[in-house]
Amino acid sequence: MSARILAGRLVWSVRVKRVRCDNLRLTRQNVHWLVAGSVGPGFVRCSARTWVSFQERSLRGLRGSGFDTVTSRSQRHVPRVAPQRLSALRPWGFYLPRRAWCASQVSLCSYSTSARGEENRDSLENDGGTPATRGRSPRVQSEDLRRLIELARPQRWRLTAAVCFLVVSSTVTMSAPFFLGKVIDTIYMTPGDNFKASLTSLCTVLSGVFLIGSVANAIRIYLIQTSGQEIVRKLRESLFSSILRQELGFFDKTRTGELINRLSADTARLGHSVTDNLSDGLRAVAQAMVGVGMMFYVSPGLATFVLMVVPPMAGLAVVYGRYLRSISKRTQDALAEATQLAEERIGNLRTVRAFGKELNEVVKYVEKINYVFGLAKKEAVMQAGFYGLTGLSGNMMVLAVLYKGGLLMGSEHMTMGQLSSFLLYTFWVGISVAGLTSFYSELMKGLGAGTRLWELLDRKPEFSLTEGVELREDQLRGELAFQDVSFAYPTRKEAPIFQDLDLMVPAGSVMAVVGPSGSGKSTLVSLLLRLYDPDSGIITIDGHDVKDLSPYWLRRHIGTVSQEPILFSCSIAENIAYGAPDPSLVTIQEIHHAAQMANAYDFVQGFPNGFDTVVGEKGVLLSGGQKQRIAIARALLKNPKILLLDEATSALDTENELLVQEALEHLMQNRTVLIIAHRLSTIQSADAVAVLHQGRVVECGPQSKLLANSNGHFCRLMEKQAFLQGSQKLQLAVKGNLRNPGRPDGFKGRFQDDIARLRQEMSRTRAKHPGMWPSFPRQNPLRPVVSDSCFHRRAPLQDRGF
Ligand SMILES: Nc1ncnc2c1ncn2[C@@H]1O[C@H](COP(=O)(O)OP(=O)(O)OP(=O)(O)O)[C@@H](O)[C@H]1O
Repeated sequence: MSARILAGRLVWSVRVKRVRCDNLRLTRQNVHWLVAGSVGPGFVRCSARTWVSFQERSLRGLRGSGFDTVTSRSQRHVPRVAPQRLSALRPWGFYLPRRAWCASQVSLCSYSTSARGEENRDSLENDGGTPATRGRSPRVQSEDLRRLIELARPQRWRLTAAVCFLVVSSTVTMSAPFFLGKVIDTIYMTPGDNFKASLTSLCTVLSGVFLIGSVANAIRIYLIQTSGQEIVRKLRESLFSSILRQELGFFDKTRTGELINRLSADTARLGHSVTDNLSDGLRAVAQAMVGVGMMFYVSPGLATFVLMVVPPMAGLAVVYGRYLRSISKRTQDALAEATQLAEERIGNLRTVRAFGKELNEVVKYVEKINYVFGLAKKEAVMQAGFYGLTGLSGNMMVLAVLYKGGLLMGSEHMTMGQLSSFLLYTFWVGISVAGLTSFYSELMKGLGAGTRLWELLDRKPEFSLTEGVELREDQLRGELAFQDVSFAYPTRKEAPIFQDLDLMVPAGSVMAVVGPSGSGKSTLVSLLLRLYDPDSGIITIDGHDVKDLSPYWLRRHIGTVSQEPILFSCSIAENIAYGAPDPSLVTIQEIHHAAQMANAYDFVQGFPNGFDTVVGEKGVLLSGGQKQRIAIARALLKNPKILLLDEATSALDTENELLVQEALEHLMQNRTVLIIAHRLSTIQSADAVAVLHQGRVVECGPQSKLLANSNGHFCRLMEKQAFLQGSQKLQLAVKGNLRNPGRPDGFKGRFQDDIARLRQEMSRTRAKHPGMWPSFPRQNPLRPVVSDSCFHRRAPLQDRGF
């Protein structure tokens, strides 16, 4: 096939088939695949690996890479089944539609190692620093410029109309000096009889023309402003959606304040760059060109003399613009850091206040804004120098016009009106050149802000939220299994949480997970919800790898109540309804019912606004226990097949805990429940208990069986807990006793028996597990309990019967 035909097919692939190569690097390899893909229809036999990788990876990569047209058709050929079962299902081998296969190769080539999405993933995750952008030269990059223009594409008709009105208003503006010159010449040169009539008609025509010019200008401004706002709206929408689609690991590394800054300030700056600024820039270009043309028309000699100053000024503007772009990016980054700090500290003001750290926080914030100020000062120095120079050159130009023009008038080569016109054109050209430099600097600022926005917009989440298998409701039984799962958080890869963890939760059973603090109990919940993916091993629901299931579907069928439930700043009713797939369809009766089941109904009704009470930011206007009960009601309303309770009743008092426990037990029927538990009372209702220790499940089975093994982890854990609870009770008893010293029965108050019993119990436990104590934070667990605050202010212990 000749090179021309190949090239033609390549263009056909890329253009006619609407295969946009936005993010694609046209390496020789990619071109090869593209050309091969355009050879014709048919299927290509491929290895199972390619087939699976096409299914798992390329579709994700392709979706963003612009090959949607090709893949959406070919996707139908790819049944979504677990990779392990592929060979059995496809004994005839693996085939892919030729174009899809070639496109997948292109995608893999361009996305596997050097993909922009992954590059961005890496770069964005480096705190504030983006290797991709940090090393970037501040020179205008055509790619960024192209994207900036691409941003304005949807508004092209509005902007075109705006440009038309711009042409009208600029024509009027630029014709003004010429006609004003004519007016002056009419005043000076027209003989007395015709003078008034000529002047009146000229001024009337000019007024009409000026009116048209100003109307055109008003319409231009309206069109530009609305287009700008629309672009900013779209940009914010895409950015917000891109941020929300990112996996949780991204948020572990990226700071909220920074994202908010991108969403508000950077988008506004970028929008401004492509609308108001572009319009002003176009007007400046048009006016400068017309002005220069008119200057040559009026007096070519004078124009050549005056315009000699323009090339050096243009060079200066370019240098200035480049500097501005780089400093603008640094300022935006620094500002984002300051916003992040302010946002976090204001959001956690109670903690700041409780520790009395207001002044420290102010100092930290001042440090950040001082840095911003330092950058702004540098910018101001450059700006002052640049505008000083442009001002000087403008004035010198006017002076040169007057000087040279005066000489030309003296030698009668120029009339008064011509010199006036020329002078006005010089002013206009000066203003336009200043406008052009400002346009250039604003454009550079926009590009600086854009660099980070493109990174965020381009960043591909590790997995899509909607792609994947959705089981039918009646297919879902709720059997959970962790098989050889190893996992470390992306931010702490060196500290594995799980190593070859195995856990099986039969459908419809209640499994309690216990273990020391930090052993990874809550992490199990995160993995099940697919907030993170395990590094190796698989997690299945009814035998389906959660990676094959649609995360959106998965989370719809799992209800969670976490340790620290977060409520949104809206009414209690809205917070409860949030659990339902479509909150707008939830009736008030359903909300009330859920609240009753979660034992929240009474306290909510006690509020003056009942279920319409607004809970404040993160539910700050409610107590911990109240928040938790609202969160339980929210989970109840979701009515999920799988329930994950992360110490869900931890913030409730004993009475409420019993009531909620009862409600939960009722709810737990016919569901699979995983309870992350810390206390004996929480796991009473569990069918089985799994004990986590050093990244593995070391024991699993019914409570009675685990308790039978007195040297087992569970038994030791429970005894430890009982011991600690005992010591707590002992502390309370001792305090109680001390508060009743004046009782008629003397010091042997009503708590004395309790104290003796508890001390005996604790001694027994201690004797039984002598090896257990070194693992306690303090050698003698009794010390912190009974020695500190209670007694120091009073008589020695032995005087009190100890
Ligand atoms: N997002 C995260 N990034 C990095 N490390 C994390 C993250 N979340 C938790 N960890 C770490 O993972 C380990 C397990 O945490 P996890 O919250 O699962 O423990 P836990 O058993 O539920 O603890 P507790 O009983 O105290 O709630 C801890 O060492 C914790 O510091």
